[in-house]
Amino acid sequence: MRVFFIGFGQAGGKIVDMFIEQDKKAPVRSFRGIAVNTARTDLMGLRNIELKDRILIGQTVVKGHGVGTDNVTGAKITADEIDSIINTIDSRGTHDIDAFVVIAGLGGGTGSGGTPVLCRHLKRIYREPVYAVGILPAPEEGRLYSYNAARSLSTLVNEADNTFIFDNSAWKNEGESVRMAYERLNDEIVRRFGVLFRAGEVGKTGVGEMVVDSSEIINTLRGGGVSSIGYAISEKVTKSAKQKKGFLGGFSVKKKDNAEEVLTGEDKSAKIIGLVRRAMLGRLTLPCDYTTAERALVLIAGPSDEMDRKGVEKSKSWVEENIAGVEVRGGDYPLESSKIAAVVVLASIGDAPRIRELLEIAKETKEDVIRSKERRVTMFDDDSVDPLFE
Ligand SMILES: Nc1nc2c(ncn2[C@@H]2O[C@H](COP(=O)(O)OP(=O)(O)OP(=O)(O)O)[C@@H](O)[C@H]2O)c(=O)[nH]1
Repeated sequence: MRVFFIGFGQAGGKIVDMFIEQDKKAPVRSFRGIAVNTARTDLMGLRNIELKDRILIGQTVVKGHGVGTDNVTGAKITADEIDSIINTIDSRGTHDIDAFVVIAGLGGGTGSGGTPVLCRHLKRIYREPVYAVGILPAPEEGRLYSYNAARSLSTLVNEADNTFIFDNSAWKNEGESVRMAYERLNDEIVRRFGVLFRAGEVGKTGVGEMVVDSSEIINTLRGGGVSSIGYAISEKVTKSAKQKKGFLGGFSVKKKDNAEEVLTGEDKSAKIIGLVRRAMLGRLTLPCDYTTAERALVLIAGPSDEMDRKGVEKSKSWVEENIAGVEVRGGDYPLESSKIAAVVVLASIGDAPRIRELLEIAKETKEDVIRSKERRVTMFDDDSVDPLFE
């Protein structure tokens, strides 16, 4: 799938920068990416997105210093400067892309406010689907972040064709601050979505046993709403690709042994089914009740001689038995790697506790703000002293 990424705000920009870095190492280039921000220093810190693809907005309002967690201002600046953002996107070329993906932290100001606005305009202008990847704040970041995220997400689900969620709080370790975990979390995001968004692109390793093309991804996501992704990776399965770092390389699975595991027939299928189960039952990008998913997509990527049609078919049936809907698509694609990766997209989820919690916090926050405004008394309420002028 050829993707045009837009990183909105600090988190979005950093993550798109990593996608571009990953793409530079891939056998075929599938990604294009730009970053949009109200903070100059955030844009300057990027390493892989070209300078001309970093757009600073809101200069006259916030002078390059960011919107300070005010997502209403983030939305307003984006709406006011939408033409210059769209012009930049246009000038980078959109004729050969399959989808837009806008990425942002939903708890802040710029990305949280700007993403729903940008998605609305992209959908209005282009025929390609527009997806969002929204990062949820951890509770420890405070009520303002939760409030922002709930408002942004409630708007975003109506503007994007589908919204993938990554929940920071589900991924940071006990005792670790969210800030300390960013690098690791971003790595997790880029690895999962990299396997998904690269599906259907043919590299020199050839085509898979059961090819998944971008239309299958698009059809899986057609229902809208929010989606979550599961992922699992095998131990090393081949010697041949072992020396090369490869696309899935660098992943810190336990080193087992150096012996080549030659899998045949049932073994190959069993390995794939096992991986898919681990992907779906393990930690999802958004922890949720997977039985409420309307659609799913099962993707297997790895060395071509490990791809197995029967394994994919059986995995799809297993996923279908476990989700609410009946539409389960899937396939595989070969990668120059010594490991097999499985990605399960659980699309249009009906229930996720963390989102319910965020919506509840937002409701309470709104009520508290109204109450505190009503109760507010100041030392200067007394009008017995005349002001200098009215
Ligand atoms: N996973 C992840 N989350 C991040 C990262 N940076 C920030 N966040 C989260 O994103 C939210 C804040 O969004 P930012 O992207 O920093 O904010 P912004 O869009 O630049 O908006 P302002 O700074 O308010 O102008 C918070 O919930 C952070 O925890 C990152 O590198 N990775």
